[in-house]
Amino acid sequence: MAPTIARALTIAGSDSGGGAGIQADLKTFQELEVFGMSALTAVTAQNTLGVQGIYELPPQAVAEQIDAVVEDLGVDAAKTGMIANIEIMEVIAEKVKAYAIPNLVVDPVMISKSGHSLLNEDARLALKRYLLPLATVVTPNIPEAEVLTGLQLDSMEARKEAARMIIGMGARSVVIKGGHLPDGEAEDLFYDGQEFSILSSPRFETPHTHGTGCTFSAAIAAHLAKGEAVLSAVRQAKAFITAAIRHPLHLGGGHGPTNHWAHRLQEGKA
Ligand SMILES: Nc1ncnc2c1ncn2[C@@H]1O[C@H](COP(=O)(O)OP(=O)(O)OP(=O)(O)O)[C@@H](O)[C@H]1O
Ligand SMILES: Cc1ncc(CO)c(N)n1
Repeated sequence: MAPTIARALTIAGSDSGGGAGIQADLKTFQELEVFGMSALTAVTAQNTLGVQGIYELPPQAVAEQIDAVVEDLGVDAAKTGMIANIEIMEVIAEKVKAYAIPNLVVDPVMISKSGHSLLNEDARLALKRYLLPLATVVTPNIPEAEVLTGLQLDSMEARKEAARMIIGMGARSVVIKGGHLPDGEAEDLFYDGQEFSILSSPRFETPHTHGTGCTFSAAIAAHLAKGEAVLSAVRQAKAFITAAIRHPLHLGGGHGPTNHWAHRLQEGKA
């Protein structure tokens, strides 16, 4: 009998620089031995220095890509990344519901590391209406969680309140990522409506953090595709992204990409 292989779909934008977006997601799926598929929402001309161009795809093109993969290959888990406008967001929500995609990781991407907006103002608000209620887990960084909740997240108590509010918006669980904290450990806060868990790692002083959020959410999707429980998937994704940041590749003149195969290096010996 043929071996069963877990299948994951990324619905996101292309990063020509290979560090974030669809490219980061597919590299992560491959490293975690999950079969990766993609539905592109936009093409960006981008490198470690910035975003030079954004070309949004027609919503119908996004719909057809999702139809094509779900109807033939099957999807055990999906993740969303850059979704530039409301029309594309509506199509994605419709398809996730119609196909009852079993696990959905929503990475509410808003701004690139280089400071460029990747979705318009209306789409930021629409995330709450269309995608959060469908999310198995939503993974905002601190500025994104501030936009979603309207709170200023300068303390753990405030982050816990934001997590409660995000569960109130319909997501089944949330990770508020700590990459943007001013100092201390890189501390992520997980909440599933019942219990809080803090996932901590050392904070590395490095400019090479382009695509950390994409890689992290793709790793969660990969582990969910394999049938793991949400908190276990998030813990393993945290270990994966920590190794990826710990062993930089030193590519490009700006915020370089993380190292997707770093988990294969022995920690501390590379
Ligand atoms: N300097 C760092 N050292 C260690 N871990 C980090 C560092 N920066 C981010 N992380 C971790 O990486 C993961 C992604 O968090 P981050 O807040 O950077 O996401 P993001 O801002 O959405 O990323 P991006 O927009 O570049 O894709 C989290 O688990 C976070 O704790
Ligand atoms: C295409 C794309 N998606 C997401 C991000 C966020 O890092 C990015 N920089 N580019």
